[in-house]
Amino acid sequence: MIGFFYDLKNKREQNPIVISLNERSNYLDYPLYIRIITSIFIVFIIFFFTFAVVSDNLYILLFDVIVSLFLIKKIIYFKKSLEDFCYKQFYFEILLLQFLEDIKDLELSFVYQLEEDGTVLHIVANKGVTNIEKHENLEKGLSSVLNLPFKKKTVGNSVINYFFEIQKPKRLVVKAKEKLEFTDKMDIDLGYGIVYNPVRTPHVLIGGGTGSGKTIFISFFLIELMKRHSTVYICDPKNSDLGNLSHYLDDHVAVTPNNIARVTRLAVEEMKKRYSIMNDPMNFKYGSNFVDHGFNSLWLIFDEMGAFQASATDKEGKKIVDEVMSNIKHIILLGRQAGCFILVAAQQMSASSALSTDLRDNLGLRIALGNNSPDGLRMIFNTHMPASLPDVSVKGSGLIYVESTGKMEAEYWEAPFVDTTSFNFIEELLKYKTADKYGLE
Ligand SMILES: Nc1ncnc2c1ncn2[C@@H]1O[C@H](COP(=O)(O)OP(=O)(O)OP(=O)(O)O)[C@@H](O)[C@H]1O
Repeated sequence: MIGFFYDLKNKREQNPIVISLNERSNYLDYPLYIRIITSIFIVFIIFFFTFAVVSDNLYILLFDVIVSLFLIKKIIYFKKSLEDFCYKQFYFEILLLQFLEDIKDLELSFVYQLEEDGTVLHIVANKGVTNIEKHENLEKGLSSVLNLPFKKKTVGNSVINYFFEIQKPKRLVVKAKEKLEFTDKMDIDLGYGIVYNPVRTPHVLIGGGTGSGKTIFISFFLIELMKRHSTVYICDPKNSDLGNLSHYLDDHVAVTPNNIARVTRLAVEEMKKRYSIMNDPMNFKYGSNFVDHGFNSLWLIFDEMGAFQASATDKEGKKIVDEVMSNIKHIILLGRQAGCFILVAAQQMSASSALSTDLRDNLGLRIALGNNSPDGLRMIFNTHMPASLPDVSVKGSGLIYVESTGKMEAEYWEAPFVDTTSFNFIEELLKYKTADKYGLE
């Protein structure tokens, strides 16, 4: 029994912890051992008490009662500490073994590894044995037994990796604030532990069907840009929600093909102007970017790019589309250092889109909101497509991938929650626009 507790202590020091059904007793028998230890104590107290009664001496009896009460308190504490040690320290191991025990005909020698880093529990099932299919689709069962949200699964040559979230990341909640929140920081908090910085990973791609939350997210993003004194141009060929911003952002909003061509041209001209200033020998600083030269960021937000491309029916229309797509290509490939960025949103990314896979891969932040077909997701994430797709029934949820963060796959994310009944987007926009115009901070 002592060996059992000693083994457990040693196991705790292992990371990852390796378990198999072969050693089920190492984990699952702890309640039995705790019962045996407490029973020994209780027998001892009874014996002690009986001795006091038989001795017929009031002082011994009194002494006995005091010692017994003290011992009972100690036993309760000892039992609780042991339970905590075994159950709390090995909570996931015990639940996993109990779960595996219920799977019929599982080989006893099949080895599982558990590793946790405070936010993610990583369970590795080692392949290379018979009946491997029994271990391949355990995400739902494990998620319900461990009571942890399933994050992702990867299947390698010899292992199956299951990842569960230990701490559910927090969704950002957007609230109107009394005080303006102008900032010089380029980092934009997107909630769920994701921070986006356009200087590190320029440009944004958002895909998602109707009602998936694109407009709400773009509106949130626009306010974040206003907080950073950005110059924003908006192209909305469908003249929907964003197009209506022309009442507030004047000629920075374009809905007709000619106007869309005009604003993309303005963005490219500004980018070229910045480069000529930055590369002027008088101003040249090696390795510098737009921030070092005192420029703000410039964003071109292009909603429904697919609709715009499809709108070109005649020769003149096609010429305009070609010019716009060429401007966009310029911004994607050259914009970063000059601080000229683009956000492209589309209901569907089609393979025939002028935004080729190569160009799409240059968009550093990629988001797919709501339900998307596997083909649609592949268009957005390409090689970063996750092996299994999470449930995205929460409004404004989907998948996100930020380039250069070391992560291999897109992951589940909930866009900042905007309570449209209390957060007036237009009011916020005007607050920042007016303050920016009059230099109020
Ligand atoms: N981040 C969010 N926070 C709160 N509610 C959201 C969020 N995202 C989506 N919703 C809810 O979903 C509805 C549809 O969102 P939204 O209008 O942004 O979708 P969309 O993708 O722009 O659709 P469409 O292409 O038809 O305009 C919103 O009115 C809102 O009720």
